[in-house]
Amino acid sequence: MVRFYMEKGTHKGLYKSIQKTLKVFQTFALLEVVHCLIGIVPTSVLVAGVQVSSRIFMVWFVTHSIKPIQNEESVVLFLVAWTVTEITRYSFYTFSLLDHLPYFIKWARYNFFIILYPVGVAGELLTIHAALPYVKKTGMFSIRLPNKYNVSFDYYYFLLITMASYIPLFPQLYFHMLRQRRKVLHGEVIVEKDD
Ligand SMILES: CCCCCCCCCCCCC[C@@H](O)CC(=O)SCCNC(=O)CCNC(=O)[C@H](O)C(C)(C)COP(=O)(O)OP(=O)(O)OC[C@H]1O[C@@H](n2cnc3c(N)ncnc32)[C@H](O)[C@@H]1OP(=O)(O)O
Repeated sequence: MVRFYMEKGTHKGLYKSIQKTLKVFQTFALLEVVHCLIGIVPTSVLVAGVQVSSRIFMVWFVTHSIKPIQNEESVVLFLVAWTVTEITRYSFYTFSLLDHLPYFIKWARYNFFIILYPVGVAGELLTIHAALPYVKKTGMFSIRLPNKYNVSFDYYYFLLITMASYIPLFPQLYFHMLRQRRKVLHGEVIVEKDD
């Protein structure tokens, strides 16, 4: 992403140049939920599930499907937040497994999110918001009555509900990470309700 920006001097076209890598790695992140379900990592299934499903939704059902929004600045916002987070997170896992965890990586893993989570969420919400007029105009992914199954679905309202669902769900993730931070960096003993 940095190389793209240095070479082109604009964010326009960035999404197109990184989309394959983004789709592959974010889709594989579903394995994180599987790992929790089968118990090979001790992470809460609920926390991992919300985290991964919101990213999958953004990648496939918003950014991939709605081409006119791919050059929005808000897309860069969440791409940067996700990328910095995952570089730090997977470095943390790798060094932990090697039993040689540099303090800076541990510190970064449990501090960067304080800024990156709100930045990522802002990017995601602004991107969905930018998609709304297009979705309303085209009626994409919507099912109108009458039809032989007698069901209707409006993707425009679904997106509005998804945006609203960030209000109860995002604080759950953010406070979970704040608790993890207190546990890992300050050694506090925390009892998780959903474990
Ligand atoms: C259908 C439409 C759905 C729409 C839903 C809409 C609602 C969405 C609201 C939520 C919005 C989220 C938006 C989000 O996408 C925005 C961003 O991400 S912005 C960028 C900032 N983000 C972050 O900082 C993310 C932070 N999140 C995480 O770190 C994790 O994802 C989390 C699931 C929260 C888990 O963290 P936690 O610290 O609880 O557990 P870990 O899994 O990291 O660690 C537990 C122990 O397991 C070891 N572990 C885990 N995985 C591995 C691995 N792959 N390899 C090796 N070891 C692993 C880890 O080391 C820990 O071990 P130990 O306890 O011994 O230290």
